Amino acid sequence: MTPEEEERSGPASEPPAVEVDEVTKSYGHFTAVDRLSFAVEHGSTVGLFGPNGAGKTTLLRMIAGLARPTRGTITVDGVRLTPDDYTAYRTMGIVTHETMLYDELTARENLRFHADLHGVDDPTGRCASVLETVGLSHRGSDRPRTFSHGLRKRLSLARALLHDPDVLLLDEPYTGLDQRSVADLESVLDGFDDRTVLLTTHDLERGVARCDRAIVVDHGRLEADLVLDDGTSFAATYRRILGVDSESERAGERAG
Ligand SMILES: Nc1ncnc2c1ncn2[C@@H]1O[C@H](COP(=O)(O)OP(=O)(O)OP(=O)(O)O)[C@@H](O)[C@H]1O
Repeated sequence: MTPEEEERSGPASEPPAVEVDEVTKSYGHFTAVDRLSFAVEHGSTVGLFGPNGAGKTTLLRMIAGLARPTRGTITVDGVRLTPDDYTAYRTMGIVTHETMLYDELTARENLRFHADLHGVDDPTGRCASVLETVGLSHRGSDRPRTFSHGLRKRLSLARALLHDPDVLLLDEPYTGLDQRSVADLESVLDGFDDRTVLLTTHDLERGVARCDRAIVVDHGRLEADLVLDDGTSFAATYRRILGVDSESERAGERAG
């Protein structure tokens, strides 16, 4: 664009926090994610909803750089993800089924390892701070193999928060958490309200309460992209889109 054209078009608009453009992921002949496109604005909380096997985890893993799209592009704050350029990955944190924890290191050592990997300032102080955030200060010297599923998840969240990411990717954040852990997670997310959150969940009620927007995926394809302002209507819409005729969507299963 020439300077004159730039002047006419006004100030450049801010790129979305995350932009997924025609992204496909194939495993052999099977297509797990099929030409998905959407953009996530900065500061929004977007829920990815869909039945088991819809492609939600695959999509989050691609956004986090843990898997590569077969086709299409993913851009984070205007920076295209490529395997050789890690700039964009530094601005993201992910909590997924794989906790990315080393069982032979203590909780604190795990965090320290990741802090060093990310070049976090004041790593000792930052590790203590995120342990406190997730309520694990008293378990810092224990090894994660001695932790319950929920405690491992808390530590995984601490790891994801270490480098103060702009974008938090959460795969089934509520699964396996007791009520207190859910409340703690909610308060961490409440404190995160100027950041961007992209989460998957089968818990429609919690998802709707937390998210501004719902992206519904089935068979790897985008089925709906909805603003969430009324939980009841979303549940009904979700059932209609997926042809689910019972409460089974709470378990994320297709009826029949
Ligand atoms: N490494 C892989 N090799 C082959 N197929 C895979 C692989 N990873 C995922 N898939 C398939 O891709 C599809 C999408 O899986 P994915 O885990 O993304 O679904 P999901 O929407 O997260 O499901 P859930 O709600 O059960 O977590 C599934 O059919 C799954 O079996």
